[in-house]
Amino acid sequence: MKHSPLPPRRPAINIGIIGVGNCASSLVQGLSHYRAESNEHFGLTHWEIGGYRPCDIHVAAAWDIDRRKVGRDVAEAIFAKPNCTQAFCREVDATGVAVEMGRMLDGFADHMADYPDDRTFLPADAPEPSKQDVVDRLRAAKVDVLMNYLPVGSQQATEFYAECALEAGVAFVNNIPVFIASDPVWAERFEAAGVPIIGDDIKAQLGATIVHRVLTDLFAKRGVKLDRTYQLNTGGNTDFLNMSNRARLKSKKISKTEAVQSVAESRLEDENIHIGPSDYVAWQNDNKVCFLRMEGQLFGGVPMNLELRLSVEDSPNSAGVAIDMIRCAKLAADRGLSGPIHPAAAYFCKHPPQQMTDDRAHEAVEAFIRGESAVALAAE
Ligand SMILES: O=P(O)(O)OC[C@H]1O[C@@H](O)[C@H](O)[C@@H](O)[C@@H]1O
Repeated sequence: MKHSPLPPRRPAINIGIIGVGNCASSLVQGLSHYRAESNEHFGLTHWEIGGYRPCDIHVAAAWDIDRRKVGRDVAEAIFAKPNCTQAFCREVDATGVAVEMGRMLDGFADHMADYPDDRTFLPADAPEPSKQDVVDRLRAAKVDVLMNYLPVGSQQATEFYAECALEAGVAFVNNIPVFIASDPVWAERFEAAGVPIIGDDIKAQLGATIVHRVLTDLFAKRGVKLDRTYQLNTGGNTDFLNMSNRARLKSKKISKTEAVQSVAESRLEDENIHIGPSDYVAWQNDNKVCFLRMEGQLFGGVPMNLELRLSVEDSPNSAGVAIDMIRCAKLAADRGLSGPIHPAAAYFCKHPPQQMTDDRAHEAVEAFIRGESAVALAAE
């Protein structure tokens, strides 16, 4: 990756983390990995965004509900069970920030109690914070960007922390498929409060969704009629264990399915598109395997089909995008922008308020970074 001369250095970005699970672990490891200037910079889409480098991002506050994490420095908590993602950077310096007890609400699934301790969460025996406690902490720690990493299906818990971000005036990045940025009422509340939000549901760096979308777009561009498709995903992390409770999956399925439908030449009937987290396979740990099939018709209506298997470590794949979302959220706050940051949401998320093709979203987010967001959106 080539480096262009840096604009003048900017102050640090303080982040707050809700949920010190695998995705947070990869992000925090990545901050250490890329802090060393001598390290190779591959694995990043941007070394610098608006003057912010990865080394400008600092963890200033964190919440979790597991007794193996609460009270420990974030640098240690990220390696505690049930986290199981690859440790690609073991040497993480102490952050000086202890994980605090968070609010439980619906932030965990009951069925997880049936699994062995190293697979599931163990609730900490500590008082849960009030909204005012979290707001005070966000202010005292001077948090700029709050990262939501709660488990899929945490509707009430996400709303609780979104309220805290609004009240404290802290930019919110919603990595999970609970609809906040893409909900017009919430979007309007962020707009009115002068607070930026990027969401919903992070689209991994080279994950199932981006691959499925790009191929769907390719079918359309090459005049191939897409008749049927599925995307099956298996994994063995707590995300997959949590999602084996199908009741928690409603918005996840909508988010992943809409991400593909929105780039199809014509919408597929529900019965012809099946996308979802499919199974929990314990020994896979944080390895996520996606099986993709697309059936279509070529010239003359002659049938074709494509099958693809994608294998990734899920959490670094998420962190490679999160590290840009944080910097775009801070850039938006620096520029006094509020409400959903559309180019960033469309590029980085599966369920943004405004869908764009990934090519278009890429142009729009680069324009946003250069400070041309109004132009980019006007061109839509
Ligand atoms: O691979 P996809 O479809 O982009 O989805 C990736 C992300 O989806 C999120 O919903 C998961 O919580 C993340 O762990 C994951 O990285």
